[in-house]
Amino acid sequence: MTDYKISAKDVQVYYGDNHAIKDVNVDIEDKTVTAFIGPSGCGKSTFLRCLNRMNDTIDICRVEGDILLDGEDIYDPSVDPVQLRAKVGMVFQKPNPFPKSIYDNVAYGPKIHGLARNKIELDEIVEKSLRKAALWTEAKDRLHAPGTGLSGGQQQRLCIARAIATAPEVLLMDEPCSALDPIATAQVEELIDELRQSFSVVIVTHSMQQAARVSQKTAFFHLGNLVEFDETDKIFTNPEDPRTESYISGRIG
Ligand SMILES: Nc1ncnc2c1ncn2[C@@H]1O[C@H](COP(=O)(O)OP(=O)(O)OP(=O)(O)O)[C@@H](O)[C@H]1O
Repeated sequence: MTDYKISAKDVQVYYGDNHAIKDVNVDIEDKTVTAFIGPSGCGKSTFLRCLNRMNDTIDICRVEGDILLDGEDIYDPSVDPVQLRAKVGMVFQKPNPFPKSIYDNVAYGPKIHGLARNKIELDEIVEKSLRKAALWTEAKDRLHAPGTGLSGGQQQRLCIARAIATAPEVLLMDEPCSALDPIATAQVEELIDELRQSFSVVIVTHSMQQAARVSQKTAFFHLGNLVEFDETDKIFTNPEDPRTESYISGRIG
């Protein structure tokens, strides 16, 4: 067993000839929020997608190196990517609820993964997930209304409820607040802080203020390289690398 939830070792990612991620090594801690920051195109989302094999769905994408979840290689042929994505959930930039009811959006994962033995258990999972996602009060009287009828911020919290309904060990978030207004953003940020009591969260963000507010660890990427990875406070107040310093002070990016 390792002490880390996820360990990435010598990871390379190619899109055809484009070497998008170069030799990245990083250890992600349990019950911690880790932020990935860096200029547009530096590979943050590409690397995030390696952590639950979402890049498998992109034909020209090739991933090399090792990514271990609790010491087990997630790219081992014996690993079922669908099972993996229940353990390593993902929330995307644009809220993307299924065209189903609020209830069914959240119940879908637990149903296909057999996490509830009966309707009562399923109801409990749905309620617990909506409560954890801070959506229960707003949704409890309209559980059978379409998820797409919610506001943008509510839809994003529904997507978070859907992701946590399968009891993940890690939650990946790819710019989860970029389509949200400041109030909805503050709600999601508060939620992220609560979620880390239960599991580790990895968030890609363009907002350095957001990274500083929500994360304990920050990784700075530049041109496909992981330039610096450290305590968030250290990255923002006393970075080691001049490229990090330039980015956080607004000189590159
Ligand atoms: N689906 C794809 N097919 C081909 N190339 C891709 C794909 N996704 C990303 N890339 C390339 O990989 C590199 C890294 O892109 P990526 O989206 O990971 O960066 P990013 O740091 O997340 O950028 P942004 O902040 O703009 O979202 C870029 O050169 C990009 O063009």
